[in-house]
Amino acid sequence: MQLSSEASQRFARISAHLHSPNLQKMEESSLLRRENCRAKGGAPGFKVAILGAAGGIGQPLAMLVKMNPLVSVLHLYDVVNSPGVAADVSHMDTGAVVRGFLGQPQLESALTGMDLVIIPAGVPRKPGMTRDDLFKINAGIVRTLCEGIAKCCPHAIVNLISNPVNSTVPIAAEVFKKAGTYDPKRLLGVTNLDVLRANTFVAEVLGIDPRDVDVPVVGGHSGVTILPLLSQVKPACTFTADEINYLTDRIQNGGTEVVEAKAGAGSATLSMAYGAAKFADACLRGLRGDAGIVECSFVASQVTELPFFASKVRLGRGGAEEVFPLGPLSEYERFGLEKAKKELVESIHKGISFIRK
Ligand SMILES: NC(=O)C1=CN([C@@H]2O[C@H](COP(=O)(O)OP(=O)(O)OC[C@H]3O[C@@H](n4cnc5c(N)ncnc54)[C@H](O)[C@@H]3O)[C@@H](O)[C@H]2O)C=CC1
Ligand SMILES: O=C([O-])CC(=O)C(=O)O
Repeated sequence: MQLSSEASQRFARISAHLHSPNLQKMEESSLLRRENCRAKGGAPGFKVAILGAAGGIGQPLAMLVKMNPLVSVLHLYDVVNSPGVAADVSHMDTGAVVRGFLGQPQLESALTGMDLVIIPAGVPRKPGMTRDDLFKINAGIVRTLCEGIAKCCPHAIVNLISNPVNSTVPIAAEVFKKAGTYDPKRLLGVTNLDVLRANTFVAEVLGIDPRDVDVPVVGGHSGVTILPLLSQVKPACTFTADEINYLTDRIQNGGTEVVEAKAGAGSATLSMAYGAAKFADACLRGLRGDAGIVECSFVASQVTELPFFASKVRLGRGGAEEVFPLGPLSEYERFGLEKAKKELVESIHKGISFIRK
């Protein structure tokens, strides 16, 4: 092949550069390290931490949050295996910069500067257990993690997944009150898996696409405290008494259905990761200032006489900026509400006194 004289001069210059002793030395010693790369993770976006990131929920949730274009930094914290999960997720070619943090000594670094903290840390149920049976272990885990949040990112929005949610949210609130950082709007119990299940099961009964269905689910996140409002389903529809009994029972026991099917290998992880990722995205869009974002969540509430209750909330820059009332209930739902409140009051009290005692 013939080169023009200009091209051959350029080729000679490049060739000389490539064979220069300096470049050869650099190649041999591989001086460039990741920490010296030019990327500093300073892209616009939100900083999100997942605590319990190596678990059954934490891992798929880490993957889904890494795919969210609103996220610029993703911190993955756990007491085991988080460096591996972080290395794995960090190779996805999406915008968020991923860092792993392992064990209590790294909790503060994991939390500092975060806008949103998602907590799926703690033990899951096995067949025969109630969510309340998890209280003994998970209450202490949630307390420690929330103490870290109060210290390192007191203004972060907190999405609390760890069970029993009906008690862990009151625990978190008490920890934040003690630290003087409590903002009720910023503490949200994640109950939207109940909504996803309700949408799915109702769609199955009606023979329509679940994406077209919206079922408000209020109360709490355990057994009879999970109260689907089938009289308020969108699109507007009616159910037979049989269908109402079937749907209410299936939605209230959706978690147990998964626990039994997994036969000792844990509880819902993939559907929960999907739900938590959707909920986190809604919180981030709220933080960004998007209008009209409404989700069900277990929050500080004046909708009933109880201090915490799950209902529809409007998400905004401050978190749950508006808590919506329940709206008109059927007689069946009014009866269900009384049952839900009876159990909820005990669970809330248990959480509060765990910190106050
Ligand atoms: N709110 C909801 O709708 C749902 C809640 N859950 C709850 O989520 C929790 C987690 O479930 P899975 O991920 O399936 O459990 P898992 O056992 O697979 O994972 C939990 C992770 O938490 C970590 N962990 C334990 N102590 C920790 C600490 N002090 N700090 C940080 N991480 C810690 C563990 O090392 C583990 O990686 C359970 O309590 C479960 O009941 C599960 C499904 C739905
Ligand atoms: O049932 C469980 O233990 C986990 C959970 O909260 C759910 O799947 O709704």
